[in-house]
Amino acid sequence: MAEEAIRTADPVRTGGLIELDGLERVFDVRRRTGPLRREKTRVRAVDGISFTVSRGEMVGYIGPNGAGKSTTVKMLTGILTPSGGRLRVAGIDPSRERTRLARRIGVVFGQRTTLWWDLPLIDSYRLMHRMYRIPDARYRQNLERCVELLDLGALLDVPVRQLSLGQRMRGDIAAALLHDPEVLYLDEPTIGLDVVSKAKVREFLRDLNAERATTVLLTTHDLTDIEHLCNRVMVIDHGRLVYDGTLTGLHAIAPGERILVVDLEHRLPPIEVAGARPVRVEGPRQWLAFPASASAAPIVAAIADGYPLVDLSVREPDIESVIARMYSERPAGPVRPRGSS
Ligand SMILES: Nc1ncnc2c1ncn2[C@@H]1O[C@H](COP(=O)(O)OP(=O)(O)OP(=O)(O)O)[C@@H](O)[C@H]1O
Repeated sequence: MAEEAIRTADPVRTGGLIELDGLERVFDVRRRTGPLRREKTRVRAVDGISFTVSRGEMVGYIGPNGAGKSTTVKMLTGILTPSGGRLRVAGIDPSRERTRLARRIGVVFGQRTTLWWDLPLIDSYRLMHRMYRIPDARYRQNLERCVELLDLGALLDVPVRQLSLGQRMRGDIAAALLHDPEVLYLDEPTIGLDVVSKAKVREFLRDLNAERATTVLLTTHDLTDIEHLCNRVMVIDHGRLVYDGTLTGLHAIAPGERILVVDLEHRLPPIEVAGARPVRVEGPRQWLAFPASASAAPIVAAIADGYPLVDLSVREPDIESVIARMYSERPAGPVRPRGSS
């Protein structure tokens, strides 16, 4: 579905909307090394990152804790100034023209709100209407659309502090979109949400991208968000880009094991067949792992031949284990870079 959304957006793409070239951010940190001693160390939070995001793309930006994701996003929004490299968002240097850029971008931080805590939701929107000087007609149109698609109607008069996390998140997403930003940065937009709310938020973002070609950079630890929304994923680790490509490509780069889930007529000791190893037994159900690159056919045939088989299915390695493996077997430089886009 993400593919469809991106394809719909294709005609309006006009080239690099977000451009990073050798972007760096170094922090000088003082650490206590003894009762009276402090040592100055340098943390290279972002260590020479280059990529281009085209108009209308939805890109996942992922990596382990401390990889440098937030630091990158802070530079993209102009909150932090880079220590080196070049950065442009919609042709603007974010740290130099932060206010001008603010009219072109929207930001949603899952863990923080941009809404006024004690005011009813609608009052926050009215304040944003003024702050961003959004033309009246456009404000009304965008508000109506967000209220309808994000199901906010019954919440507009409720003070933000009384909203549930999922309701507040939907409120925050609407707030970020009232001024029609071309770029939307989403930091953990589904954190802590229940399954229904997650689905609602994802569906809204897909529609937004398809209809308005809003460019989305999504930072998340929930890889299901990426699977649902992003055709392209960038993996960052220790401040460096270690992968830039499709989700499918990630599987190919870090091949794992596939799992055969076998249902037998009754409980038996672990199945022994060539080419697969038993990993779990639970009553009559057994799990066997085999190399992702190998064919399942001979293993299935051997099991059918020697065991009272009732049912069988093959599970692809899940994206989480693939990425966990990437982090632990980190290559020195970027893997299969996409070149300039
Ligand atoms: N203001 C700061 N001063 C000193 N070091 C910092 C500062 N901000 C970030 N860092 C360091 O930079 C590195 C990257 O941090 P960053 O917050 O960008 O990671 P992240 O990928 O967003 O992590 P997480 O997934 O935990 O949010 C970390 O080592 C962090 O400790």
